[in-house]
Amino acid sequence: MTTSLKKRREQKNKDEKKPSEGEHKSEEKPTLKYGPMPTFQGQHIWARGVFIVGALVYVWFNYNKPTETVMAKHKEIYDRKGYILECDDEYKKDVYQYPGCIPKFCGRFVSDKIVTAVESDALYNLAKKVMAMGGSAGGATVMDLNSGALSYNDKFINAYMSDEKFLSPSDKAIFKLVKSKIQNAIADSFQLDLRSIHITRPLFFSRLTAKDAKIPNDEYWHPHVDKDTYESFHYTSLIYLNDFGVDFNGGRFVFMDKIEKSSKNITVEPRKGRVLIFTSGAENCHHVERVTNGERYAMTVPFTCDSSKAINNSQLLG
Ligand SMILES: O=C(O)CCC(=O)C(=O)O
Ligand SMILES: [Fe+2]
Repeated sequence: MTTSLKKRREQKNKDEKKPSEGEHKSEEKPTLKYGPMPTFQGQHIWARGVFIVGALVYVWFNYNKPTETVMAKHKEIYDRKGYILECDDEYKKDVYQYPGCIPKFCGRFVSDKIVTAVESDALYNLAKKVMAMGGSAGGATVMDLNSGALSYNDKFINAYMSDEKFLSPSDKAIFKLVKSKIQNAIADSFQLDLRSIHITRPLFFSRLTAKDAKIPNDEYWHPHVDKDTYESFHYTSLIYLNDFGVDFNGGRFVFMDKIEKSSKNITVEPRKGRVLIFTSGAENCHHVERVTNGERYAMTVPFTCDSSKAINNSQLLG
């Protein structure tokens, strides 16, 4: 191609790209893809109405939503953190039958300093070994260390009937030590006579998962009061054996407080070795959030004021 021919072509291309004055102006104006938007009479009033209805719907759905406060974060380590509360009347009436076992006040406490890492690991390993002998088809596997009842598909078997002697002398020694430390912490927290509280049943390991429930026992997430669910409980303690946000998600423990008309959730994030202690009356209504993934292991270690409900001679403690 000769140079003059090339130049002429380049000039022609430039001329084609250059818009005329009129064309340039029309390109600056945004053109609507579907033509001009239709308007109608009272459009502004309608828009305002839609906005107000939206705002009302939002307020309606959020009005009764409980506010949330985290009492114990997974990442933090607490020597002892707690709140005192007014005891529920029914609870007070019941506990008044037992001198020495009447709390100075009701309340809830969390501590990461009662159970050591070695002790919580030993209990965690024991829980995993026991659960491997059974397992619910639904989301909650429990093993009652007093009776030996262990979830198995959609029923219970007696784990103590199996050949395996799964409670070693060292497991028993560790549990006795842990139990006595918790008993001291409860007596100290609520200013009780140490000898007036007795370990009671059900004393159990739990493993919670995201599986759907197959039997009512699998529905671990319902709000409840321990004193109503387990008649013998006066003081509840829980030992968490693994970690929220690491071994599982969801599964936080939630106290559900009612203050006049509003609801407040106070949450505890499980942490390996963390102990949660509370009076078992209606002042401590609670639930466990559904686990969304992983397996959550814990141990429920309850105490009663009623010596006839004590289980001091169980397999684990005898
Ligand atoms: O596992 C927990 O954190 C609580 C379980 C519980 O509420 C119960 O056993 O009554
Ligand atoms: Fe409970």
